[in-house]
Amino acid sequence: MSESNVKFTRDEALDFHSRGRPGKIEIIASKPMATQRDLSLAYSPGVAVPVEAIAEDPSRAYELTAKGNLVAVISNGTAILGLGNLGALASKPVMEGKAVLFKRFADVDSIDLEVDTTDAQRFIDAVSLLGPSFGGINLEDIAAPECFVIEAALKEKMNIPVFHDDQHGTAIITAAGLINACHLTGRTLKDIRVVVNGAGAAAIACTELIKAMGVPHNNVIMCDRSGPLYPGRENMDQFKSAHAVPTDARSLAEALVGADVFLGLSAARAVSGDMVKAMAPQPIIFAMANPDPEITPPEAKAARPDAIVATGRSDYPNQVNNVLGFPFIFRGALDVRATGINEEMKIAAANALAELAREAVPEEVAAAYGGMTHHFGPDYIIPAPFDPRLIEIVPAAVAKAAMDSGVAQKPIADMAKYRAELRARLNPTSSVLSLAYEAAKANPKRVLFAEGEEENVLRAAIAFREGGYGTPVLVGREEVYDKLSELGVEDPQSYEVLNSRNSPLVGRAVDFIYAKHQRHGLLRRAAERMVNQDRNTFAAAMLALGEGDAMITGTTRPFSQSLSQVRWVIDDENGPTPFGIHVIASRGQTVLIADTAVTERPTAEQYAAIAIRAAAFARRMGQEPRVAFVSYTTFGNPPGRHIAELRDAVKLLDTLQTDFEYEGEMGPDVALNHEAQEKYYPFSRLTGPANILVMPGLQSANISAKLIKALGGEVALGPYLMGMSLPVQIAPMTASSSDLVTLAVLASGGVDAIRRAPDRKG
Ligand SMILES: NC(=O)C1=CN([C@@H]2O[C@H](COP(=O)(O)OP(=O)(O)OC[C@H]3O[C@@H](n4cnc5c(N)ncnc54)[C@H](OP(=O)(O)O)[C@@H]3O)[C@@H](O)[C@H]2O)C=CC1
Ligand SMILES: CC(=O)C(=O)O
Ligand SMILES: [Mg+2]
Repeated sequence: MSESNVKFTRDEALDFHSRGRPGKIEIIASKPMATQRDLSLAYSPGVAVPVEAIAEDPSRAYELTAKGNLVAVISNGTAILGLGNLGALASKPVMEGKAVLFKRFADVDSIDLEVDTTDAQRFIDAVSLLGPSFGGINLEDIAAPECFVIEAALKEKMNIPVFHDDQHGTAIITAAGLINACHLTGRTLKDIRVVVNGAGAAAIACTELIKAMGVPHNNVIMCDRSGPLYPGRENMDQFKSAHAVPTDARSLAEALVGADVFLGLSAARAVSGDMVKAMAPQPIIFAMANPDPEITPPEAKAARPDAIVATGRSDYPNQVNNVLGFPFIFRGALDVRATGINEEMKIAAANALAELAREAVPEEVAAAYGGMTHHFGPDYIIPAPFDPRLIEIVPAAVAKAAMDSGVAQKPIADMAKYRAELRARLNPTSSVLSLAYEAAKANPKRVLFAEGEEENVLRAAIAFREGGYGTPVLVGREEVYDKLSELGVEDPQSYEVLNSRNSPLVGRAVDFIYAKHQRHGLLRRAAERMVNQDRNTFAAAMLALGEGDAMITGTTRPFSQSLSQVRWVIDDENGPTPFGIHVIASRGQTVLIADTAVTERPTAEQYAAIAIRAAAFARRMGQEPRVAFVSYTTFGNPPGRHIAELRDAVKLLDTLQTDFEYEGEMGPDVALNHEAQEKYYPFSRLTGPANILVMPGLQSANISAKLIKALGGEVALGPYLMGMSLPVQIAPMTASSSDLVTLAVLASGGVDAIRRAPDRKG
């Protein structure tokens, strides 16, 4: 197990919070506030109209205000992490943090509210009046036993979900981790002996949930600061007494002798190495106190190398932290307008998380955690919060459970559509691409991964196969199998691997290349060498010979080099020169940019051909194409060089039978702004903002795409290569495994697109 691998000083933590705008949160208007008209709509007098509409029908607040996507994170600061009662104001950094995590992980808008009282009734009175403002209430870091009374009263009084996350969020994640730790160590919940340290909000809720899931009451010893809870002990309130069990143990150390599981929800350093030494073989140790666990993983592992260890922190393996739950649980609850978050929804979330951890892991997750290898095992029993699949899987499970248990006021009619919307929520490109993904699933193809020895290529191949998008064929040597097992694949031999040194197909590949180039000076021996030694040549020959339907390469050499190797084997399509498209997605808008990959200065014919093909590509992704030929000039003003080809391309398209809108030349400010088009250039034929920008040359296209990605942090996928006679995609060397999966999906969709490609028109 690795040491904690995120290190920072106290100064760095203070600097992080104080730098620039103090704190971690700001509010951004979701409507334009630019003009007098905007203001009169947003505020008086326009705002009176929604006011009256809501007064007449309160449910309209969900469509006319932010309520339905807004959650308050509310605390009085009586149990801030494991730091104790430090007051409402001091809890604000945690509550701000939680609010931004809601946004980051599940696109739930959230605001922190710190309520300055330790009196439960005053707290209840303050919060219970806030119902109109929010779609849900997340109570946080409120100490037991007041938290139980507060939550029960607010649930009773309010008709929106009220959820004390330290109780139920923690319980859900703990249950998910425990299910998997038991799975790995061959235990069942009904047989395990558990010691819980802490008898507060988190500890009691975790214990109740695992008991509801099958752990027998008498198998759980709960301890507080005074040690184990047993019938007749002093200093127990009703919430603690409910978990008192007969036991001779009078200390945590005694309770731990022979125990299978330790759940720590207490305070830093409450457990020693000697204590865990006495636990059963392969002990399960969840030391979840924050910010410092009851025992650190290195200490626990030193005492018990056979242990499965989890903490609440992101810098050790196995982060059992409620951040894995609350964003996604509220997402699901808000989306069905649930009246509450009930046991069924909690158990659905726990099972969804547990199941997800057992599936193969995408590369973003490894990247977000410093390249640590993740696959189901003792160091990976729970998904990591950066796992991009969480946003789809957990809310959908919660929403379904809400519907099945009758608390959904707005049930979801089409679950598949909802899941696609969830996927798109954090990544607008994925909504555009979801059609391509669905199409690939419906018609899976064999995709040759030319660089089958590369780790991120293998991750992509695994995800491609497990996603049901098709069959990966890996070009590489025998060691590919070992690498697959290192990545957690249980049956590596089930993957198809083509070795360019000893595959029975090598002879056919050599024949093919030799036949193609013998009259251009190529000797047979040279063809053999190329096939044996160059994976792109071999893979491209395999594609040409029908051994795969599509091919993907690019991560080990510059784009232009891969492209020329591939074009040496595979012909250009009988049409335009190949070209590249970047897909840029930003705040709900998706724009294609071309040619970002091949021709430095296209001719008018090439520009027109690029427009035609790019429009077809946009259609395939469900977009109605609107092409703008862009420049620094707009309709001849100012006059400039190098715009004649763009203007000629427009004229050329005018002479052809096209089925899409195009216009130009124009600046990108006009191209992307329909109001400006109407106002200043009423003759423009575009009926909306352009969604395809054909750029004046490779320089501007390529630079724009890369600049947008680098500066804006927008999603920029590409280049997607068009114009080859067979579906080949060349990824940029910087591609992540998710980018590769998307390109593979697009490439396999390209199989059919190429078969029915439009005739050359430009
Ligand atoms: N990983 C995660 O996601 C989460 C972790 N937590 C962590 O759980 C801990 C408790 O939080 P919460 O339940 O909200 O707080 P509470 O104040 O409600 O409960 C704290 C409990 O811990 C007990 N306790 C404190 N110190 C010790 C000790 N040295 N030995 C035994 N018991 C001790 C207290 O005992 P007594 O009753 O005798 O005072 C009390 O029962 C915190 O460290 C928090 O960070 C909480 C939520 C989520
Ligand atoms: C994670 C969390 O909520 C806590 O430690 O209190
Ligand atoms: Mg908390």
